[in-house]
Amino acid sequence: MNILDELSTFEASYYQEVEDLLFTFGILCAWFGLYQLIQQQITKNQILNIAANTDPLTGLLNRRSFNQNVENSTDNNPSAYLILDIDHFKQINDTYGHAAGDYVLTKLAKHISKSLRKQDRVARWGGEEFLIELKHCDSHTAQLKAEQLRALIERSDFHYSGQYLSITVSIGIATVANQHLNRDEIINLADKALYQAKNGGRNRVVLASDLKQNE
Ligand SMILES: Nc1nc2c(ncn2[C@@H]2O[C@H](COP(=O)(O)OP(=O)(O)OP(=O)(O)O)[C@@H](O)[C@H]2O)c(=O)[nH]1
Repeated sequence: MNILDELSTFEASYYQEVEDLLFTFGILCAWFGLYQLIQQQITKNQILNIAANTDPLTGLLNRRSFNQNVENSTDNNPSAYLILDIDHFKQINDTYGHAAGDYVLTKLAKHISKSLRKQDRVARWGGEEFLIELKHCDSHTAQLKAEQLRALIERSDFHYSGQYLSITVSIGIATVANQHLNRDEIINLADKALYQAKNGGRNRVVLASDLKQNE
């Protein structure tokens, strides 16, 4: 074999190696692209899932996801349910504007979340209403916790655009223990207790077992 033949053999094997390398590189790029696409899809699904389950203003669970969470729960230990409602919230909106009302809702949500244990849950139940589930909690402890939360909110600073906003809440409580009722009926009882807290002058806690007859 002369030098020219040797060169041409070397060139051919060189090009073959380059071609093989490019082919392998192409396959790697394709796999990486596919991986990226799957990751993006997973992230997109996660974002959609969070958006569907979360109240956009406060970041708390929304009513639908709270119900799902409870329905999925296999825990049969007694829980206490608290419905917390801001007093005269319409006045806050009317006096300081809707953005001030939104600020109060957001700050209140943070106060509630911070005061709960890891196993407890809170959801934005309605406009200015929050539902709290205290796990493994008897009525006496639930009453103490609700009273602490009420007092904390009463003494908290709510400042908006240089204005001091006086915020209080009313809380109705019902507990699962000793009640042969389903969860919706328990929450309904908590709602009745809240109604009485409002009627009793607001800024107070009422336990469902303390409800007056026929109320
Ligand atoms: N800023 C703001 N206001 C809201 C939101 N959702 C509901 N609201 C307002 O909450 C107010 C609720 O008013 P009411 O049901 O009359 O209750 P309240 O004024 O708090 O009176 P009591 O509950 O009886 O003490 C209404 O003015 C609603 O417009 C929200 O996301 N942001």
